[in-house]
Amino acid sequence: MSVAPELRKEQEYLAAAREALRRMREQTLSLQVQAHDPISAEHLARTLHLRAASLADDPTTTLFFGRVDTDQGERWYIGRRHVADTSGDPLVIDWRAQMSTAFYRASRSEPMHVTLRRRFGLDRGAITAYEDEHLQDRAEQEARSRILAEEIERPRVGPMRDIVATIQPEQDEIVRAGAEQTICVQGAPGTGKTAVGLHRAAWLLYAFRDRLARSGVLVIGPNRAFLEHIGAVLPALGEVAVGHTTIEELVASVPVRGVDSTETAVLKGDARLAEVLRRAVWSRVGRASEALVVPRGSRKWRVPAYEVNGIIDELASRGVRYDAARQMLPQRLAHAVLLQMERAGDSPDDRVQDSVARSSIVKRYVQSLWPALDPRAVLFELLSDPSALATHAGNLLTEDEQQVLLWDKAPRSKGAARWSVADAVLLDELADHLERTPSLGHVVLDEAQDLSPMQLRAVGRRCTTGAATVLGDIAQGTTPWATDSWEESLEHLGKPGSHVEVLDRGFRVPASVIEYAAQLLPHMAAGLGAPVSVRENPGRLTISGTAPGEALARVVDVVTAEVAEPGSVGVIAPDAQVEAVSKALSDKGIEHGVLGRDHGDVEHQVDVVPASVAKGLEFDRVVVLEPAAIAAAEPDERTGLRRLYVVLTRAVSALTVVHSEPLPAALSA
Ligand SMILES: Nc1ncnc2c1ncn2[C@@H]1O[C@H](COP(=O)(O)OP(=O)(O)OP(=O)(O)O)[C@@H](O)[C@H]1O
Repeated sequence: MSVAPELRKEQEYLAAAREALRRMREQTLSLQVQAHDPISAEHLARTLHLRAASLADDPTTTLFFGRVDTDQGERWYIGRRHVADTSGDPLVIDWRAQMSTAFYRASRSEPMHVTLRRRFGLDRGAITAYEDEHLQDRAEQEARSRILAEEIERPRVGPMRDIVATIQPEQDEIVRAGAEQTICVQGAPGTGKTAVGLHRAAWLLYAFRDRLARSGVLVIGPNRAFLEHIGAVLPALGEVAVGHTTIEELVASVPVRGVDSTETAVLKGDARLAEVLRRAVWSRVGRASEALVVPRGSRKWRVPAYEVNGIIDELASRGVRYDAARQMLPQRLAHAVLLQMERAGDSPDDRVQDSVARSSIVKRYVQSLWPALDPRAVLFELLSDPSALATHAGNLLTEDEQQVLLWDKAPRSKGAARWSVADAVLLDELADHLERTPSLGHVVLDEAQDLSPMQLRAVGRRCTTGAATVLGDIAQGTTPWATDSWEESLEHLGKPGSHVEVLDRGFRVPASVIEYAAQLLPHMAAGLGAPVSVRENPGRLTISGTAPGEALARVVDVVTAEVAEPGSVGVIAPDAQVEAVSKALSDKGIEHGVLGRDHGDVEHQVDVVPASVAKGLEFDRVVVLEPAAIAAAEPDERTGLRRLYVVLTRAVSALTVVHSEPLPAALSA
């Protein structure tokens, strides 16, 4: 088959870039390790090995996916990594480099000197097509990108992919926002929030490598199934050192064995608890009523109580943590003793101060005034002792609220307590009073609408010296404490007044499906708009009613037909019916995974997904079983409809709703 000359030229350029990359790798491999000592030699060898590994060519992707020509006569190829020729001139520019910005952001209204933007159509590492935009040609019509549509519709197998080739201008602005800037992104389902957050992490690590590689970047998501879904994106972008965790794992200092009622959990997540805990910790600092008396030789040295209290007040008001101040107290008291000795004409040195500070008399005195604390002991007392709780919560929580917090039946000891998820967050807050939680360089917080104020504080203290990227959708909030205001959430996170950006172009969900799901919005998140699908393909929506008792058989029929096509299939069912669905599929010999139960080490084309686990996931084709039961499983109507909205917006190409029960009123219109 003959290839158009222009396409052939690009293919040749790709071949030359591949060759250059091979040379760069060979050069690295041929470097001799020369070092003065074995430790440096080992370090150097490891660095070279890592560098050679990073220069390996991946035959399944191309080295570049785009090109820009500028009105200054430059031409840049944009790719996943930097490639240079033998004289060091760039053949391919890293997508994260400053020069690549124009590729993503240039527009007809603001061409940024770009005359031509070329996107490449790629197939297994080869260039098969290209698409041109002449941004300074007024006569040229703006067209929808076929390459973007094909990229989104390319069948999914396995975990989420990166989007470096097709990041959109509004997304790029967020990806490359300054490192110090905390940004909150409100976006309807499928507007690319997760994708943007992950690419932002990769960009930050590139642009501020030294600082962030040391301090660390962390991605926080709603559950393990979600983390497995997104876990391959950053490694594919060359970033293997970014941690991925859930909020529960983040604060897991104790095993969680208890369950709170909804009312209790909501109250434990309330920001007022922060003040209750602060008081509970700092009230442990006592007042001296007796002088400190330190015998040394034949003399006794006295530090009067008022002076001790002066030292305590000063330490308590310095803004240092409880434990740090506690550790300073013996030295401060010993210093007061030292001053007395000097006043009496002695000339003691530092060693005397040290030995006074370490003496058992001073230790005991300090322990009585500023005792060592265990967060579990503090919380145990608050949750089991009404009078202790009243002392600290008196003017903050009503008596009824205090009753809600107290254990119905207090455990015998802190060791016997069955801590709940919400308790673990409180223990984390307490631990931070004792010892400062180390701050990371950047935190990407996904599905942030579901976090309680106390959970947001837990995340916030992990980025006090860094910034955060906060991603979410208020309409998808399904916890009883979900937020209705990003401004409030950002305050709890410790980043008040941060910028809130709205993404409203939908990449995942095709028009027919989003219109169907959006019928729910006025009933559960009035004021929030549905995304506008960027896709020309309207997708396929099928509502399939069955006689009672036949829904499962219908699901099996639909899945049987769906697996014949390439791409992933998700069967989202009410949690209570997951086992039945799994069994029905197995009975028909349809291989599948069950999310939330299996670990993602085996890839399945079909996954059965409990409705409570579906958040953040996506599948080429989705089958939703019994929407009414999915909604009814939640504690209230609003949460039920929100859960349903999440579930109905997971499909990239087709959604089939199977129901024998009547549909919720909002959907049957
Ligand atoms: N610029 C883009 N180019 C190609 N694909 C994109 C782009 N932006 C987003 N996508 C794709 O759209 C899908 C939805 O993106 P993502 O999961 O990030 O959305 P989200 O806003 O986090 O959705 P949700 O609120 O449902 O969790 C993903 O498959 C993602 O790769």
